[in-house]
Amino acid sequence: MAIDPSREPIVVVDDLHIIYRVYGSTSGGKGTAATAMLRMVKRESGPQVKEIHAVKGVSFVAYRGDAIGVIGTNGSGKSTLLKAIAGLLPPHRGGVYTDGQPSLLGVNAALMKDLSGSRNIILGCLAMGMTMEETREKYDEIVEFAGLKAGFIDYPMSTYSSGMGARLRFAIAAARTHDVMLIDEALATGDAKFKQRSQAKINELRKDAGAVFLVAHSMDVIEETCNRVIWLDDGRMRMDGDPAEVIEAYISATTK
Ligand SMILES: Nc1ncnc2c1ncn2[C@@H]1O[C@H](COP(=O)(O)OP(=O)(O)OP(=O)(O)O)[C@@H](O)[C@H]1O
Repeated sequence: MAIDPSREPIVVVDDLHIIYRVYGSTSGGKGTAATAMLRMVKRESGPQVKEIHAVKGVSFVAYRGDAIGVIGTNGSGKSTLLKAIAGLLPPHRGGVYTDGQPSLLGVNAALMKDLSGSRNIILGCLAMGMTMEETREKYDEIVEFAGLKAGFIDYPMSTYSSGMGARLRFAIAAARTHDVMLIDEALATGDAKFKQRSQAKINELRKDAGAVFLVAHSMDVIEETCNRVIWLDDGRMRMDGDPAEVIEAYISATTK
């Protein structure tokens, strides 16, 4: 794989294969004692292992300052690719090399739904490696950016709508710069005003972050936020390049 010597590589994905193993039985049903019994009666062997090859030999290099949109139809492997870059899924073959710590928005923030929003801000910031002092300094900014309705910051997160939860998670994740920032559909749940603010925030973070990856189904969001787009098709890289070009090719291929 060629690496541009004039730019600083942040993420190198080299012939990456990710395979999920799903345990099931030929008789169907969940893996309960009853299905195990049924299997014995039918003299079937152990549960069948089904393999789902979600990412099939993807290779690319992300450079410092890149904001890469990842597009593709449902089930094409976008979320899987992001999880693999975050180090949450082991490669079956190939590898992912990152310069710095990747943060998958929402997962790394390790929020707990029984705790209030304000407690989760503290928890999330500490989980991202910030000190208590840095957390205190950023607290008001996070609350303001999340822009929840009055009082909600003291309520348990279980009382939040999915959009409110996403706003708070985004606000927490955006409180510090990340070496590699991975955002999965975070902008899909916010309202128009929040989308605008979060796009501006991503652009701001992009200046300091190593690289930003964004999975979204809205092509407008991708086109406005990213300088490069990767199109995944059934786990394979179909195109990697200029947003306008890749999006046009993707739309014409999927609307045929
Ligand atoms: N935890 C899992 N266990 C087994 N198979 C999985 C798991 N997660 C995803 N898959 C499978 O891997 C493939 C890729 O899924 P993935 O979620 O990465 O796609 P996606 O492009 O993000 O889809 P979407 O646009 O619907 O979010 C699909 O065939 C899916 O069924």
